[in-house]
Amino acid sequence: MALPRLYFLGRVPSVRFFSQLPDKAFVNGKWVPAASGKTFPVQNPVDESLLVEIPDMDSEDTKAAVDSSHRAFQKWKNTTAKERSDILLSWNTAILKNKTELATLLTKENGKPLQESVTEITYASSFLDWFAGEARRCYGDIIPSPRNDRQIFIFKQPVGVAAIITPWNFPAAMITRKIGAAFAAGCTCVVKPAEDTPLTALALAELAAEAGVPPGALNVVTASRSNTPAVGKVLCEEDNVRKLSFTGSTEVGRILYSQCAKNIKKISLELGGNAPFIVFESADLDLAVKGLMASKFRNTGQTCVCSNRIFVHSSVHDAFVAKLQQAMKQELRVGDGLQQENNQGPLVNRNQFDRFLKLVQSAKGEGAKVVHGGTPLPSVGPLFFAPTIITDVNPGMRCFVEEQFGPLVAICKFGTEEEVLQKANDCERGLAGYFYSRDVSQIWRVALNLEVGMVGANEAVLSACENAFGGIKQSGIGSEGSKYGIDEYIQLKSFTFGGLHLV
Ligand SMILES: NC(=O)c1ccc[n+]([C@@H]2O[C@H](COP(=O)([O-])OP(=O)(O)OC[C@H]3O[C@@H](n4cnc5c(N)ncnc54)[C@H](O)[C@@H]3O)[C@@H](O)[C@H]2O)c1
Ligand SMILES: O=C[C@H](O)CS(=O)(=O)O
Repeated sequence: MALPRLYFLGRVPSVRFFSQLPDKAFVNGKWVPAASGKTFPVQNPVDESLLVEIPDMDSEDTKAAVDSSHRAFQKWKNTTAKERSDILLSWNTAILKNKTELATLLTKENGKPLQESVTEITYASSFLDWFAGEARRCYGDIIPSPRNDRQIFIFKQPVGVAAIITPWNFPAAMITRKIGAAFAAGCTCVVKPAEDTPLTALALAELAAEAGVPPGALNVVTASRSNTPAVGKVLCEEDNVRKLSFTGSTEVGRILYSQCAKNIKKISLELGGNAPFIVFESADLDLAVKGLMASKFRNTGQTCVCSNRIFVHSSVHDAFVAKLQQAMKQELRVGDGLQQENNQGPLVNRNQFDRFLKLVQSAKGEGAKVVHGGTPLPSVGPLFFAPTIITDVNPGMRCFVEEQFGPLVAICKFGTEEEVLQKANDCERGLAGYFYSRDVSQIWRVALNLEVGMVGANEAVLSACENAFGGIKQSGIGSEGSKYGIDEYIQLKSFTFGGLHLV
């Protein structure tokens, strides 16, 4: 399929990734190779074909990127909030002007359907717009003094260089959700994007430079899965890095958390989820099916806030399953994301595909019943899997214990509110949770008692730049977006101005 034509109102695309895929890392405002000259492949998950080879950077390259950001921080921290706000708005404008190109690049490396990529680019830019405002309202405090010989003030200051490590499932939004807040606070950034999806990060960096982000304020270090631990160790242990913000699996988050202990780095962790989705007997079943379709099949089930454990009251179970199966048959089209008619793409790589296949196979082996789908789709491509429904699931099965990260609806019946709350909360993760009910008192009881960082009643897509995004338990530390996100990049300084004679 020909890529969508680009109409720029006479503007000739100047950004290099329009004419060729990014094939260098971006450090200190320059496109650079790895010092070793080594590269690693970036693939298109539709057919596992090679897109481009990019620098496979190591500790030496990472130290150079940190030093560059530390130098840039000495000037960037003294810019005014208005200046940083204007640059964030310019970057936002540049992203939206190049939305189609960026979305096409994102689909090529991630596999998500083009319309979802366009939605992600818009969502990603919303964080820059949001934090452009937050920058200008990052107020300190005047503390009522206990004595007449002093005044006490609270300043909010940027922590310094922020290391940002991001996952492959939202290659644009996970970066801007962090950098928007970091820039608003006055921090500079070193980004290590996922090895599966580095191209979007590189394209965003070029647009940032176009928008006026100074050299070194945003560096992108690219590394293969084998070199990444060494890169991560530098980012965790370098003294000049004062903040680490990570989005990814709980397992990697645990490693980074311990590595940051060495020099007590400020840390934010957005980790794995295992969201319960509960359908009570009073639920509007059509609304619940609509919510599950949106929540489960976004990014082909590869999001941290996807509904993972579906609990349906026994009295409405069969009706719900029938409605859901009908909706899946009518609405889901599996295939190459660059084909406009498709809305379900491949799993992102061979490892994720094999892990997911084993998860479905284990569910069958443990006694779950496949009601819909249940098999790979090799005729569509090597990493495609049919949207699947399994029932007769019990909470001890692997598909409930583990985060599925694929197009699987695993359904378990329940009888009472007390029972389902106990089962839903019996989980080490606590990111998002959703439920459908028309009993007002039940809505309040369940919303207040579900052990998650984000809960939706009669709604299953909660993410927005205005909303606080974060998990509890082993789903993370801190919040992103919202009025809370900037605090992750701020340190408070109290200033006592003494020797005064105020009366
Ligand atoms: N909570 C959230 O907001 C959120 C968002 C997206 C993904 N996730 C979670 O991430 C997982 C899937 O994403 P993934 O496969 O990219 O996760 P991942 O943890 O394997 O990788 C995430 C990032 O960490 C890097 N990384 C891996 N090992 C590292 C190490 N030792 N040191 C430094 N960096 C390292 C990867 O290269 C990648 O850039 C799922 O569990 C999903 O729930 C959570
Ligand atoms: O996959 C995790 C993302 O944080 C989901 S969202 O884009 O923020 O909804």
